[in-house]
Amino acid sequence: MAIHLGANQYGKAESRVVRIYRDSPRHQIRDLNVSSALRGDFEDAHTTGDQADVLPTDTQKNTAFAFAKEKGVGAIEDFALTLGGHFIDSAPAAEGARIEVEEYSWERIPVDGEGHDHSFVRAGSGVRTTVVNVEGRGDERRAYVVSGIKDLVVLKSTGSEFHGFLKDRYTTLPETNDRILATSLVARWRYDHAGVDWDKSYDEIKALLLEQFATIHSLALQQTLYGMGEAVLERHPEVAEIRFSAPNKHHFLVDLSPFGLENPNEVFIAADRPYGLIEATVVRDDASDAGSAWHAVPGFV
Ligand SMILES: O=c1[nH]c(=O)c2[nH]c(=O)[nH]c2[nH]1
Repeated sequence: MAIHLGANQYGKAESRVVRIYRDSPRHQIRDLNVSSALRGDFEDAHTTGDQADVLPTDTQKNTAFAFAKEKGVGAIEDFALTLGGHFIDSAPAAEGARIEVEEYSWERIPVDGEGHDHSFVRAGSGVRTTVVNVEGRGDERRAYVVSGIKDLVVLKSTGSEFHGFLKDRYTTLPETNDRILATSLVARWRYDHAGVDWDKSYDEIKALLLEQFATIHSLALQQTLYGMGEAVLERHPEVAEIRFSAPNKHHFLVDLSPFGLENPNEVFIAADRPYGLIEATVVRDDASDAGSAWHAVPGFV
């Protein structure tokens, strides 16, 4: 029986790197979740057990913490690009490095109208993400950056309709021209090139996604997502494509008639399961080649 090793990668997942900048009494905090994975010619590690080419996952983890001290944490995209390049240079058998970073943001706790110097409260509106793939050495080096946001929980209490859909003998869903629309959005956008002002781009895209969710009169979550993506591509030439994964967090009107009460869209039950799952990509016709940008990014069409 002929058997061979198929696709593989290895690394350290979810190192929780917390960096405090304490050069003055007014501290700053960066709170990251860093995952690294190397791919390349690691055949022997699997088939014979020879680990000569393997840069241990423990070393990969140590490097993330050491770089947080030595180089500091700038934009998560730059941190990931630096780590990825370093791993390829350190492990000759590596052909590609995939670095994923999530950032949890903290706000200063207000005390007497001022943000406190060293006490923070976790900010609740989404987790910033990046997935960076670095390949090749020297002049052959290429890097792909896919950044985004996840756990961005949004709801609109009107301005959402759903009707005109296909019906068959199993259809019971009533048509509606006024419903709650809610989701916990995951959006990931692929940058066309490096050298972007990552923080500015992230802040603007996040604000734009929220503004579009608020102002698009929704005929379906699909149409809302497409409109949000279109707005990002129109206003951000640095973005080649954007992908969404959005659970439709259903809110069902409660029947209060047994209690002699009317319920004109005022009391709902928030169902957690099942949920519709709407996924879509919005892409420029002339988008650059995606290369390995989406390598091992789960949960997207
Ligand atoms: O926005 C929606 N899109 C759907 O495809 C769908 N299907 C469904 O039952 N409700 C909804 N809502």
